[in-house]
Amino acid sequence: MQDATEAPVGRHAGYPLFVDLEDRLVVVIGGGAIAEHKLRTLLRYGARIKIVSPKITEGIQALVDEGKVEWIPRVYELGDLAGASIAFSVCGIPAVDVRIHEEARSRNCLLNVADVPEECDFIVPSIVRRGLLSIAVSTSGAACTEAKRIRHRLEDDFDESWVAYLDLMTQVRDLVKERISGGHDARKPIFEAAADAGWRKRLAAGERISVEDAYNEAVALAQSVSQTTSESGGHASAVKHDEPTTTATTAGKER
Ligand SMILES: C[C@@]1(CC(=O)O)C2=NC(=C\c3[nH]c(c(CCC(=O)O)c3CC(=O)O)Cc3[nH]c(c(CC(=O)O)c3CCC(=O)O)/C=C3\N/C(=C\2)[C@@H](CCC(=O)O)[C@]3(C)CC(=O)O)/[C@H]1CCC(=O)O
Ligand SMILES: NC(=O)c1ccc[n+]([C@@H]2O[C@H](COP(=O)([O-])OP(=O)(O)OC[C@H]3O[C@@H](n4cnc5c(N)ncnc54)[C@H](O)[C@@H]3O)[C@@H](O)[C@H]2O)c1
Repeated sequence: MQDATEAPVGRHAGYPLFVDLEDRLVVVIGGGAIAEHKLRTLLRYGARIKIVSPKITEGIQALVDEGKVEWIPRVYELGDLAGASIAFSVCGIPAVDVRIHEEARSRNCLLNVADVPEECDFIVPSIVRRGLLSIAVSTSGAACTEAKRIRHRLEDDFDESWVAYLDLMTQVRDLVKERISGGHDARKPIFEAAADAGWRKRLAAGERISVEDAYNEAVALAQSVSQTTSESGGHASAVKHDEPTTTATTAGKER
């Protein structure tokens, strides 16, 4: 049977990306409740936002007053997408959507038309965010209610403990890249050991784990795995440091 991840994707299935919008211009056409919902998410990701709409909600007005959003108080005109990296049409008027779509195409600007998958260059997923962890869910436009329910299930599975855990993991990873020579093959067993060390649950239980201790623990765990593998006839190579480290503390296996 064909692997599900290798099967051809269907209509409206988007290629998943995590795009850095920091300081990029995003143009939103329309100023209703749906525009406000999209705007609030976009602001969290550092986008510069220009909104074109004769009317805006009180919530958007507050963001305009705080200087977080630029408002052009009129209907959409050709040229409004100038300089935009991506754009959203949330005015809900099909004839206007068609004009916005034409301008977006001519400018190579990716457009989302809320609720009109066939006019969308990209669709907006349902998002779970836990610090550095992002999980985006899409049903390729088939059932956003299901996307939302899957998000709720994932929110239960991936609780707030992931925030501190991934902060620790990223710092340990930086240390490993700094201290372990020999390329990816030498570092990989340590990254695996770090993921096996059970830090997330231990942090959640209130244990304080310093970056240095975590690093030493991962190196020791990788070494013990490497020894076990070579004793049983495997090919794992020993971990090589660029500088000596102290002995590690406990190394639980549980995640
Ligand atoms: C994920 C989420 C993100 C967001 O918008 O932030 C999102 N819709 C959400 C909720 C939601 N939207 C609607 C309902 C009412 C119930 C219902 O209709 O099912 C609910 C549920 C609710 O509100 O509870 C109405 C609706 N939506 C679309 C259509 C048109 C159609 O289906 O053809 C219709 C009208 C259908 C009709 O005619 O009645 C289409 C799209 N909505 C998408 C995204 C894209 C596909 C995402 C995917 O691939 O799954 C896509 C294709 C285009 C786009 O907008 O990007 C967000 C969940 C946020 C969360 O996690 O809480
Ligand atoms: N994806 C979702 O979750 C979802 C859910 C509900 C609705 N929608 C869709 O999103 C769209 C907007 O929904 P809403 O509830 O915010 O609608 P709304 O009617 O409250 O807002 C529309 C906004 O567009 C502005 N507008 C009208 N004509 C314009 C023009 N020519 N140029 C610029 N702005 C113009 C209006 O002033 C208003 O601010 C609708 O198409 C709706 O079907 C999406």
